Amino acid sequence: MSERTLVLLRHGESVWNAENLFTGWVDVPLSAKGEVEARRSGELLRDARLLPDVVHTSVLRRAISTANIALDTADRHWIPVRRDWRLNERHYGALQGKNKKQTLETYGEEQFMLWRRSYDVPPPPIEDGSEFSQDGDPRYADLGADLPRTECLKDVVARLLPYWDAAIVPDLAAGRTVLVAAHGNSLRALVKHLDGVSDEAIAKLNIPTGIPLRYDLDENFRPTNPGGTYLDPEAAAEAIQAVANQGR
Ligand SMILES: O=C(O)[C@@H](CO)OP(=O)(O)O
Repeated sequence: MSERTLVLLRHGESVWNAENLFTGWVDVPLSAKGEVEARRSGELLRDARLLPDVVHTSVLRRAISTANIALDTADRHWIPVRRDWRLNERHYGALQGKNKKQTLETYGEEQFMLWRRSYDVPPPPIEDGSEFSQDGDPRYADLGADLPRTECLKDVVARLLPYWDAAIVPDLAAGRTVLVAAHGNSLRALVKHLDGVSDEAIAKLNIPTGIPLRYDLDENFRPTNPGGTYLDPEAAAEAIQAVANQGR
């Protein structure tokens, strides 16, 4: 094992993933299948003897529950936990709560993919006070006027990197095996940074739910295994395709 081992884990399927709804910062729970995926990810960690010393999660329950279930399965339920909104899913703006298939049909393939996967085009902002808005949510009280109303992936990179530098890198530098339990798009932002993926190429990169992705990092916190290594590569390949095809 390298001295700097990072494990990325996208939460298991959520109830809104199952219903094909844009989720973003809406705090939905795991589906029954998502719980099974989380358990399986813990088995993969345990079987690979890849045992986290510390876990970082977003402040959304699908990532928190996934980490809890996975760590419990791997007998690492006792490790220190750090949580931060900067690991949250991308804020999906006014698309939060909307059906992906209907959105594709209404706006067409090009606009749908711009909103979903372009680097710098955010969806329209969500209205304060609307059903799926986070204004007034106490967990974001400290953000004040900086609370996002929508985000593109570029915005996610900008808010995630300060946390990477200030909180995750120090854990890695101390020789800890670090688990980051987060989301499809916040992990895409992190992978973009780690692997130096271009703004264009990141549009094609999808992260599957519930399969640990291991990175071994050099002294500059750059991967010695570019692209990382999925603990179950076959399941990952299949699940990546399923994410890419959402909306169809
Ligand atoms: O709805 C969302 O928040 C994300 C992740 O589930 O969806 P997408 O993969 O379409 O960016």
